[in-house]
Amino acid sequence: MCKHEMHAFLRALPKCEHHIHLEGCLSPAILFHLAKKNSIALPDPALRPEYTSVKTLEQRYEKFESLQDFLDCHYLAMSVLMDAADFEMLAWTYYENAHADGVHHAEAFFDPQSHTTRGIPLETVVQGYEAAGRRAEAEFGMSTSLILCFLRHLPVESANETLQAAASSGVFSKDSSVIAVGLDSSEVPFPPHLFQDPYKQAKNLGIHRTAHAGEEGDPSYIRQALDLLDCERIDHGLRLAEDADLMREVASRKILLTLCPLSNVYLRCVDKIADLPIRRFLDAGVPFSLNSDDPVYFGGYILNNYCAVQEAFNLSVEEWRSIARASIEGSWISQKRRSTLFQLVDDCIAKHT
Ligand code: HPA
Ligand SMILES: [Zn+2]
Repeated sequence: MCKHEMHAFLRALPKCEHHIHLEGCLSPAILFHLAKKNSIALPDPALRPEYTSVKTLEQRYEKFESLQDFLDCHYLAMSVLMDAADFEMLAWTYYENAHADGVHHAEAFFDPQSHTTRGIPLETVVQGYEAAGRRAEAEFGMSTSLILCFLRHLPVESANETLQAAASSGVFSKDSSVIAVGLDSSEVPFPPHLFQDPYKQAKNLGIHRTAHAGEEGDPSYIRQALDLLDCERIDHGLRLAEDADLMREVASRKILLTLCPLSNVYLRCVDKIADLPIRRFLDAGVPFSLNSDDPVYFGGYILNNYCAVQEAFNLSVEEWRSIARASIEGSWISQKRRSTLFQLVDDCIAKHT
């Protein structure tokens, strides 16, 4: 296939996305719009010229020094989200883009503490995000769910309170979209072992578990997430490649890594996509999915990540089939939905070969 045909194939390939922060879809245009609507004061452009206009803020987002440099922009941006309609509009932006990129199943992260600490009720956040998910299911035939993330730079007591509040307000009930907990924000120096308490409680509630580990943190962060938090997946996990024993274990236990190639370049975890251990993970049988992380900040939605990986690694159609299958296998969905998605992948490949 030529580059153009490969691009069309990658767009058509049915995708599952497991590593997307809904707040990471908050573009400068949405930021200025909601700041005005909700009368939220943005930083004074005289002191922070990047907040002069949509254009200057877009330029600021072109380059980050580190994960923390990005997070500082990210947390400031979220402060404009106030009511359920704001959260719904933000999530709808994600689902529209994801659908256009060939996503059939999405498990999206959200950061409740970034909102509850500003006085926004957890129910408002979940209500808005769930409404957009229901619309994506109805209009696009997507399956969607939500992953409630704890902010690791806040004390574990705050994570415990968030979990309790979610449990007592029915956020984890059978008919809710929230099916899992995750752990995000500044990775070093906040290792997973600090969060054993809420993860134990989540497991007791029958909630799935994942955590960001091995993005900037060394492989011991991945080891802790697996052994101490009982995580079923690892978000990022690219530094797994530094520990051969752990890599063998992850492969044999079929722990899915939710890789975010463009994010790793934007946040300077690697210089370029070709430096990611994708070939090594494929050869070692480490299952992974490819994801967008924070699309507004890291060079676009999921298809850009698929295409960037193809440019760097020139994968075969059979390798793409195995990536698509691994991402279905690692999704938290019913067997029936899994079979449907496997079939869609096979149909797509038959059509394009
Ligand atoms: O890539 C990330 N890492 C940690 N926290 C985050 N919150 C949004 N994106 C990220
Ligand atoms: Zn992330």
